[in-house]
Amino acid sequence: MAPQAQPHQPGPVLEVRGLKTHFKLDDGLLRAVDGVTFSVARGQTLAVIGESGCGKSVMARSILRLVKKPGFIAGGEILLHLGDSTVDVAQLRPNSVGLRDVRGQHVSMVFQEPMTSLSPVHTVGDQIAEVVRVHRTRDRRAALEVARDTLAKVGMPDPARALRAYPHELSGGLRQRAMIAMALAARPALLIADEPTTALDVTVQWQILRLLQGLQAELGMAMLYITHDLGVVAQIADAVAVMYLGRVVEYGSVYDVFENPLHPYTRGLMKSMPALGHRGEHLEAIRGNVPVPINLPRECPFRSRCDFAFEPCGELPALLEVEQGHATRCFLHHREVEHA
Ligand SMILES: Nc1ncnc2c1ncn2[C@@H]1O[C@H](COP(=O)(O)OP(=O)(O)OP(=O)(O)O)[C@@H](O)[C@H]1O
Repeated sequence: MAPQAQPHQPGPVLEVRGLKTHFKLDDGLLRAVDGVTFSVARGQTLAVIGESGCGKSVMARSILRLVKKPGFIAGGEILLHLGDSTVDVAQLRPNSVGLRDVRGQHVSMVFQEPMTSLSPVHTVGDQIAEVVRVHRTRDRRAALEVARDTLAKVGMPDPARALRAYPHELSGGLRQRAMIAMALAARPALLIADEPTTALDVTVQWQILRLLQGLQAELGMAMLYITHDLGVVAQIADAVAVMYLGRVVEYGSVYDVFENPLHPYTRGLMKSMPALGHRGEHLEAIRGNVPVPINLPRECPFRSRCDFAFEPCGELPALLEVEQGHATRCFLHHREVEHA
């Protein structure tokens, strides 16, 4: 696919700085996201990878302020750069017009389970048209037309029929397309995708990925794409953030992270995660489990599972750039930086 021409404003559409999202539980404070920093460039795709329980979903939901109590944003900034203005989503009030504008108009989200965002009691057409009416045109007929065009864009075989269908009348793959159509109807600057293809069979997964790439190029939209699948990362991402226990432990271009993974956790993930189309191959699990992030000692969080742990790992490493654009939170590489 031809690369997307860079839109007029260069630079990031989203900058997350030191984001912390915690849950107040009876057992203590659960630090699901604990100081995450990354950015997503305009029109580009950042893939977020990491084992189950590392905080990917909570981080993604925090960007749209969808985390419910006992969860709360404990600190940090979620800077959305929109044309000439910048909004810190972390500072918006829960029911404010500003937050409503961010959701749907500027940032949309698609999930693994389409019924998370589709209502079972309204037709697909009415649901997409409602998004269009809130954000683009008040006219009902015009909104339905935009809805039909959007359904055609996402590859719905019979868009006119899909407009009148209720979500349960569609197959899993078509429901996924309907959810994507709803997410795209407002033409967001950023689409957050939380494993949207995991439940689908491989052929449909590829179709949806191609579709997202095509739409991204056409609309100049950026994507934050959460996945467990390295084949998907290789296919769609420009940059990769590896998350472990609520923090980014490695960040870089997809080429750098795949060719030269720096953090022992990233290397372990590469050996343990399936690549698309290679489901049968032998995979090595990383030893141990992701701990629950309550009352963890202040040391490298991967220390207990790491084959390379040494004395400095009793401290918490910072996320440092060790090559241009390639950062890691690991003392193995920080020593190289210090001695360079
Ligand atoms: N509503 C909640 N209440 C309490 N703890 C929660 C809640 N949601 C998530 N957590 C905890 O926050 C941590 C991060 O969870 P999260 O769902 O973000 O992980 P993930 O990396 O997205 O995993 P997966 O790949 O399975 O979706 C986990 O320890 C999880 O148990």
